[in-house]
Amino acid sequence: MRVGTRGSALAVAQTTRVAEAIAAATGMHVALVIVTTHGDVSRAPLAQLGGTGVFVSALREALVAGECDLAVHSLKDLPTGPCDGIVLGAVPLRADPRDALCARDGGTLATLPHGARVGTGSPRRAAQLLARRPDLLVSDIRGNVDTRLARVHSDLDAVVLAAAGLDRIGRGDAISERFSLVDAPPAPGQGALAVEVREADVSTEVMARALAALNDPTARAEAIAERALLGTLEAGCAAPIGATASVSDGIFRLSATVYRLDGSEQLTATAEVPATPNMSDDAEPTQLGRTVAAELLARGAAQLAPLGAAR
Ligand SMILES: NCc1[nH]cc(CCC(=O)O)c1CC(=O)O
Repeated sequence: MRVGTRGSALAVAQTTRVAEAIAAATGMHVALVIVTTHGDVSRAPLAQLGGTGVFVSALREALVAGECDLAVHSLKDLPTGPCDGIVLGAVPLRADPRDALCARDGGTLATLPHGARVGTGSPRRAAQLLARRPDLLVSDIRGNVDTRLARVHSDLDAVVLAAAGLDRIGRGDAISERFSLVDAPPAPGQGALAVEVREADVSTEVMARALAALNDPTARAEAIAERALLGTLEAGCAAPIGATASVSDGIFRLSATVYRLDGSEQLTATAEVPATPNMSDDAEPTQLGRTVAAELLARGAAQLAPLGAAR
């Protein structure tokens, strides 16, 4: 079995773990196929790179062309629309979905000096930072995780990154504060992986065994709900929207917040349903995502933030 991945340290680390799980479940030899994507090569600001999918298209093309049999993506980088011939085969157990502040000398958001410089390429993170600390100077940064961390020791006081990415590459030590899911709801799907396969292969015996071993029904339901929200709002991964779905005590809950880009205003909506065995079917989480999105739109989310749904 050939497993396609981007070539970044983070992508290779996470795909290696998926490949090991497939090998253990199927007894097959598993090889990594490294695919370079437009998002890896371009130096343009992330938010202007054409939004969703810059990290994804080349990998999907390799899957459709038969150059690999599975493709592993960071789920939050996947566009919300369907892709011809490809299905979401599995969502593995989710890593820490929270955002992480990596500040000089162990600083937290509360202890950063007045007017501190904080780097992020994400409009959501910028809005969330400014909502809590309007004095901060937020600057746009790009590059892989190591490049961004290095900025903390040159021209910035801190950067904000996904805790999951830092943990996966063994740089959890750089984190000085993990933001709470309430203060800083993360990007839909953050911390989760998407394992995509060709539709034609999904029920072959060996693929079914691999996907069953990889898939975590709770992670899948959460990710589907958060993505359905994003899709209904017609917002990409660069939109100022945070969302957090959770399954606990028999309740499946989705909460989402839309921000004005400068952080001066925000809108939160929440919905919940009883967690049922049906949750392993994508229909119920999809409905939950649409419900929360509809409430946000009804309350004026499209006037607050640049959403496709506004146009
Ligand atoms: N858009 C970049 C991206 N896509 C996935 C991750 C890593 C975390 C994850 O798996 O969600 C990151 C880096 C970051 O946001 O810091």
